[in-house]
Formats: sequence, C-alpha cells, structure tokens
Amino acid sequence: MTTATLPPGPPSPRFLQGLFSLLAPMRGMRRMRDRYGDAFSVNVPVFGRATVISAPAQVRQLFTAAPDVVENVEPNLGRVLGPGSLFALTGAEHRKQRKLLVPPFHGRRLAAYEEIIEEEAVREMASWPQDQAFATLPSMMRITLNAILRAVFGAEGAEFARLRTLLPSAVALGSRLAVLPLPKVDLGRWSPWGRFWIARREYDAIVEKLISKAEQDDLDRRDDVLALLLQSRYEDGSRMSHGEIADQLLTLLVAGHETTATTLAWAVERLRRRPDLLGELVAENDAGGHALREATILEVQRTRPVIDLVGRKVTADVFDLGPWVLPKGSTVLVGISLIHDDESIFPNPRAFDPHRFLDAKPDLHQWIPFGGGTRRCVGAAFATMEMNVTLRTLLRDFTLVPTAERDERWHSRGVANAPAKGGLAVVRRRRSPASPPATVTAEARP
Ligand code: HEM
Repeated sequence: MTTATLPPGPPSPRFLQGLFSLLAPMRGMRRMRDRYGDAFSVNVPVFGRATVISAPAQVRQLFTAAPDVVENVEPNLGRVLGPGSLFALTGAEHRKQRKLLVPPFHGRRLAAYEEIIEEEAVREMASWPQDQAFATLPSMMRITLNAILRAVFGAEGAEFARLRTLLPSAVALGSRLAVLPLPKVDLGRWSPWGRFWIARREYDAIVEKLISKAEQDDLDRRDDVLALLLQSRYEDGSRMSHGEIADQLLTLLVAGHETTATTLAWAVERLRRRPDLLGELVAENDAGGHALREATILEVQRTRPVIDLVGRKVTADVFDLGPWVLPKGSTVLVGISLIHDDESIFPNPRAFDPHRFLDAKPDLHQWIPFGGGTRRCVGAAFATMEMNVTLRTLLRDFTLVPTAERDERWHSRGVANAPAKGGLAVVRRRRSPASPPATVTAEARP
C-alpha cells in the first residue's frame, strides 16, 4: 500500500482557519505560502482537509490530469442549481453537457452580443452621479445581470422584468443554502429551503415560457444561448430536455454574473490609482485602439482574481503530484492569487502593470483566473468581451477621476472576492452617450 505524503500546514482548528480565510482571503493564503512553501495543507469549511498548490509545474499537472485521476469537487451545487448543472456533473455526463455548452460561447459568436452589452452599459451609466463618490459594483451587477438575461436567456418583456427581480435574491439564498443539509419536510414559506423551492418553481415556469416563445420564433435568426441550446443535439441525436436547459441557464447566470461584475469593479479601483495609465487608455480609446485595454483586463484579473481557489478531488487510488502522494478522495485546491503573485513568472508581481501583457499573451497554465483544463470557465471569452465593451464605454463617455486613496481591501462576498468599498468611482461625463458604437469583434480573447 502506498503511504500518503502531504505537505505541511497550520495546526489550528478548522473554524479558525476558515474564519481567517473569510476575513482575510488573500492575506491568509499568502501568509501560509510564505510560511510553508508553495504547497501546504489546510482544513477549512466547505472543502475540509485540502492541499493548496501554486507551483506552476504542479498546477499544470493537475489541470492536465485525466478525469479518471482527478475530478471536480462537488460542493452540493446540484441541490441548488439542479442535477443537470455543469457544476454538479462529473465524468462522461459532464463531457456530454459541456460539448453543447461550449459552442454558443465561441469567439466568433460573441459579436452578436456586443451591442447588448453596450446598450446595457450606456443605460446603466446614464444614472451615474457626477463629481460624487459612488460604488460601481451595484451598477456592474445590473449590467452583467441584464446582459446575461438578454444574451443567454433571450429574455425580454415580462419574463425579463420578472427574472431581474427573482434571480438575484434566489441566487443569494441558494448560495447560502448550498452548504446546509436538505430538510426532511417542505415547510413552504416558513423555511429558507421552502422559499428557495417556491422561487425555483417560478423560475422553471418562466424558462418554460421562454422556450415556448423561442420555439414559435425562427430559431435560425436568434443568437441567444437558449435558442442555440434548443437547436443543439447530443452525439446520439437526442435533444437537451427543458429541465436540463433550465439548470444550465441558471448555472451560466450564477457563474457569470457576479464574477464579471466584481472584476469590473476591481478594474475601476485599479485604474483610479494609475492616472498615467488612465491617460494612455483614454488616448488609445479615442484613437480607436484596444491593445492596452485588453492587456489591462488581463492585468486586473492577474492582480485581483475574483475567484481565488479552484478545486479537484482525487478519484484514482493515489495521485503523485510533484513530491506529494495524495490518496483517493483528497481535495486539491489551486491558489490562483498565489501563482499570479509568483515572482519567477510575473516579475515585480505586486505592481499593476498592464504593459507586461502588451506583447506577450499569458500562458494559460500560469494566468488562471478562469481555472484550467477540462473544467476551465466556459464563459471566459464572453466575460472578456463583456468587460472590454463595458470599459470601452466607460472610457469613451466618462472621465474617471484618479484618487490617492489607499487600495480597497479584498472582501469575500461568498462567490467572488470584491473590492471592500465596491470599486468607488468619481466621474465626469465627457460626452453624450448617443454616438455609434465601435466594434471590438476582432480583439483577442484568451
Ligand atoms: C470574470 C468573469 C469570470 C470569472 C473570473 C470566472 C471564473 C471561473 C472559474 C475559476 C471557474 C472554475 C474553473 C475550474 O474549475 O478550473 C469557472 C467555471 C465556469 N464558468 Fe466562469 N468565470 C467568469 C465568467 C463566466 C461567465 C460570463 C460565464 C457564462 C455566461 C461563466 C460560466 C462558467 C461555467 C458554466 C463554469 C463551469 C465549467 C465546468 O465545470 O465545466 N463564467 N469560471
């Protein structure tokens, strides 16, 4: 029998380690890396005992390991997002669903969604106060929610209006419930699970309406993800069931809404602290360019990755990961901010310097805000396009007033790590928002 060899880690109890990781998400990780090296063991709520890695070779090895060696961790998300959710599936079933979900987010498809994003950004920014500090995160949340409802769900009219109010509260409730046991009886409105199920039933009914509307339309003329999924076929020629479509749309919303919004709020936070860079970006934007803006998005995600950990579970009897021997059932977490903070990969790693990505596209095993391997984020290109169009609109229509204030701290919102003050901005309008949009179709997307 092979003996497990695990890296060292702090001896403190699980709740203390958990509390620390909630209160100081980034600082906690960096402190442990400095103390124990680039692999260490932790014991935290939700994941339990786990090995955190950040050495590039080990991260690459984990991301390229076959699904019969490591699989996704299963943090009970199926109970909230539905059994068909990509997050809840493993093995062949995951591969089968993913095959249908990837094509709608392919780079060349994204041009169809740019107009929606720009419209939503212009509409939201029209309400921004001038010369007065305000948190941009709520605005970014509305832009990304509306964008997903229109581009992914193909929703409009009454269904759009209802989903906009129903989903944010249902998702917030669901993410709290995901870690609690299922009750034996349904107490309806009297219990949190009961309230969640009522919201879920209403959601399913709305998706059913959206599907029947789409089926009455000419599907070929529609670009939204719902219409594309309705036309897609599994390898055996069968279609996705309506239940599977409802689960996947909810998954896309949960995965794509808050993550993109918090990254945009971080972009505002970062840029206000670099007036020189802001000047360069505005000049580039005014001249119709985009290379520095794209590099800026990469650098925001390197320095402020909103998801800090992605996890895998060992499914083989043992997994030899670098010098470590991990037994079956072990959880491995990739420390995204740790690898992004590695001096040997990104010289002067704490500096916010988009120029490092101007002539060099990142290595996708080292720049990993979207995770990696067979579970890498399906919406990465969509999110990149969305951030690009939103930032372009902001720089075109507003002057973002720089600040000498201290950096905003990391704040854990459960799903994503956000700037603690919500990405405070002070803006002045540069011009009326009525000019025709330029296109970013040809821009690079990682
Ligand atoms: C800046 C924005 C975003 C960030 C930082 C982000 C990050 C991530 C990460 C870290 C993972 C886990 C990857 C892994 O385990 O290796 C993931 C998975 C996923 N993301 Fe995103 N994401 C973003 C936007 C989006 C958007 C816009 C969508 C869709 C509209 C989306 C859909 C998904 C889905 C469906 C998965 C599960 C993939 C699977 O299990 O096969 N994400 N994302």
